[in-house]
Amino acid sequence: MGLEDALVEKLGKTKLKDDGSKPALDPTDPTFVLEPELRPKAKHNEFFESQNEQIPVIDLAPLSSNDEEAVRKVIEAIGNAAEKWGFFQVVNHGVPLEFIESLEKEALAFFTLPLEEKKKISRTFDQPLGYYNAELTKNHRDWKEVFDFLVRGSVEIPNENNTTSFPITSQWPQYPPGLREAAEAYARSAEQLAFRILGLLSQSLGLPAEHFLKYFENHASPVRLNYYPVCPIPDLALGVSRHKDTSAFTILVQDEVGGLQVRRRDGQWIGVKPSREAFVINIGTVFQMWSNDRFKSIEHQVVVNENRARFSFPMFFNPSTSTIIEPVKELLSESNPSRYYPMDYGFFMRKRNDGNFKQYGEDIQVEHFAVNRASPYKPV
Ligand SMILES: O=C(O)CCC(=O)C(=O)O
Ligand SMILES: [Fe+2]
Repeated sequence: MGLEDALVEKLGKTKLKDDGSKPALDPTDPTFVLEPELRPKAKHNEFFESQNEQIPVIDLAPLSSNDEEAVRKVIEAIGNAAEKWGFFQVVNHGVPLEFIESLEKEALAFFTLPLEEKKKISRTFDQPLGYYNAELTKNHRDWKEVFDFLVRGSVEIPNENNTTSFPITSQWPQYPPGLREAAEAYARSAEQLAFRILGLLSQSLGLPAEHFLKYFENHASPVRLNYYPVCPIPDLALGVSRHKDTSAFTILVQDEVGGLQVRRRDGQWIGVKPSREAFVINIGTVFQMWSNDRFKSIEHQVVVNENRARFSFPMFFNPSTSTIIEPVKELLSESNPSRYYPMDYGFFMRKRNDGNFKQYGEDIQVEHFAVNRASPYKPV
């Protein structure tokens, strides 16, 4: 059965909105329909019950104590989770629940505006911040709407050919008027958590907590408001297709609906149980390279459903765009030689972002910088 036939069979005579307004996501658009091997295998609310089939939950409370042994254990648990899973959850993280709830309220008011209103702050090829409803993850269209803004308001990014750079800045909607304040309060608090996690990840590699700080003085981190509306074809489409994040690491809060799934080493997709108390942390491309593959950036995807819309708010904690990423010298040895060519982070980010707009074929990946690749991407 072809992709379009699958869609017709599933939707049957489902009536689309008949009030004349255009939906932000149209379920009859065949670009949402994934090839059978890429479709979700488990529903958004299916989880494994046993503890060792869940990504680890790590309590950060001991970090506020003077108990050195307890702090050492937290660092060790984070290192083990980053190595084994590339994903973990943290509780007692210090980001107030009121900030998250207030942002959810404002985000709902924004995403339920008419499409024409949201499109007033559409992102473009050269200004990649703002509203978007047609993202391609690895060339597949996602069943989601997003609003992106920068934690630090503005950053420099290279032009398409990497010959010069220019600033990109956040764009804020006129409605709802409270979105900006709620979003900035959330971002400031989540940024503090991100800096704590950065120190802990460094320490778990045996480096000083401050080792990576210099790369984050002008960090290029966006917060993304992901809105996944109810979807009439949840077994044919995904909210986000399988991908790895290009950040150093990502910190994310989700509501109680569920849908994030992580691909375990044996290939099994594991649902991340939503928790109001937890942030999900996952390793991105940058820490995979810095750690010379000790930490792994793991594939994940988002499953949508027919009954409830879902929110998630990731902060992609990105180093500054002027950073050259390569394995940390102190971690290398004769038996652990560098596995990567240096990578110009600003250019890498730019290329990945461009891939959301144009079908370039294969997206640029960390593997393109691997030393042992048959035909490596041209190193910087
Ligand atoms: O919605 C989620 O839980 C994950 C979203 C995600 O992976 C992303 O935006 O990169
Ligand atoms: Fe992601």
